[in-house]
Amino acid sequence: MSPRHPSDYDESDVRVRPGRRGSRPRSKDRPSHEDAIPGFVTAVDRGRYTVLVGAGVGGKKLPERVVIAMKAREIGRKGIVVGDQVELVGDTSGGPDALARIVKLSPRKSVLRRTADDTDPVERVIVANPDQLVIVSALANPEPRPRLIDRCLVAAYDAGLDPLLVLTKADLQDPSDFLSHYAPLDVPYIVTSTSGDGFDGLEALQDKLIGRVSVFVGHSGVGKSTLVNGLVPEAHRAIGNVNVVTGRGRHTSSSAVALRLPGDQGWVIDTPGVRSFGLAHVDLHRIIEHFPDLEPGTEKCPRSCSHDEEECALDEYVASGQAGSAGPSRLESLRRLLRARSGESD
Ligand SMILES: Nc1nc2c(ncn2[C@@H]2O[C@H](COP(=O)(O)OP(=O)(O)OP(=O)(O)O)[C@@H](O)[C@H]2O)c(=O)[nH]1
Ligand SMILES: [Zn+2]
Repeated sequence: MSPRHPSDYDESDVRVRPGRRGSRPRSKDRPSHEDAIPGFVTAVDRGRYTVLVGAGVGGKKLPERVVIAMKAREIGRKGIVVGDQVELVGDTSGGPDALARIVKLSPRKSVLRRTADDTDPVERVIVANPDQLVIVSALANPEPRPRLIDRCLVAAYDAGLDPLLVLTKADLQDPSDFLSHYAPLDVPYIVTSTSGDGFDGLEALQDKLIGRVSVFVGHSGVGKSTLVNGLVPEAHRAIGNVNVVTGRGRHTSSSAVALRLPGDQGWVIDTPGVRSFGLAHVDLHRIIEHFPDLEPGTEKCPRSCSHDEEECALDEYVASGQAGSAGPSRLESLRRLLRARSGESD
């Protein structure tokens, strides 16, 4: 796992500022830190955070409700994203016009990041505290994009998340060819298909999500919304704007949203369809570690091999078949990624 960025682990230990002149009584709208209640951020929309408060969140026993909140000044410029555990003060009643304030952001145990492209210095945390990255790809219509999948795998390994491949539309295309490509990687996978009213593979997918926070990523059109609606029927992902699971928080397709699985079995975090998955934040020298099928082949590389040079031992390793039938395309994928990260065009 790559080293964490210090900013992720800043304990935003927000204290109420003492009154400037001695013992000014605390005003009502500035409660002490002890009054803060824990919550889980399920959606973010233009500076308004939808936060689930109550049962099962943070261990305190409170009636469960959805609270809309804004960031308190103390939080500063620190970003708060879906999946964050926070503490709230102010009007946490969850009433129609209630607005609470987030005064504390808890340290994150994991983060999924993405950059706009591979050289972009601005990295974006898309989701906090996920356990699993669910990479959704259609087997056909649209065609699978192995390089995008490889990038998502790198992002998952780099963030310390368990990857899960979900291959949709198996009614259109047999999955065996595609699966042989990923066989040497031992990535767990689920194959799904819809037909009439039926949804094959959905139960197997549900089993993989139990008790976990799973982020779904995929190219537009792969059937991600169809999956999410199958898993969380109240989500109505493709149909309406108002989300009955997260309450009234309006979610647009431009940001992630956390949806609770029926029976409180876990969380699905749906993200907008991606075209690319920028990896500027991944240490260039560690990218090879995220290709576990190829890494053993680097033993014979010259010292400090870039793995994109003539002397690189990977060509021979792959040619000898030791990386399996997908070896050549995986090596191409690795090298394209290395070049893109070095600023050369992909
Ligand atoms: N044949 C077939 N079509 C499917 C399957 N799953 C979804 N589709 C269709 O694929 C199309 C895209 O599905 P969506 O669920 O909207 O895909 P998405 O990934 O959410 O796409 P965006 O909303 O653009 O991000 C729809 O017409 C679905 O009906 C499947 O298993 N088999
Ligand atoms: Zn090499």
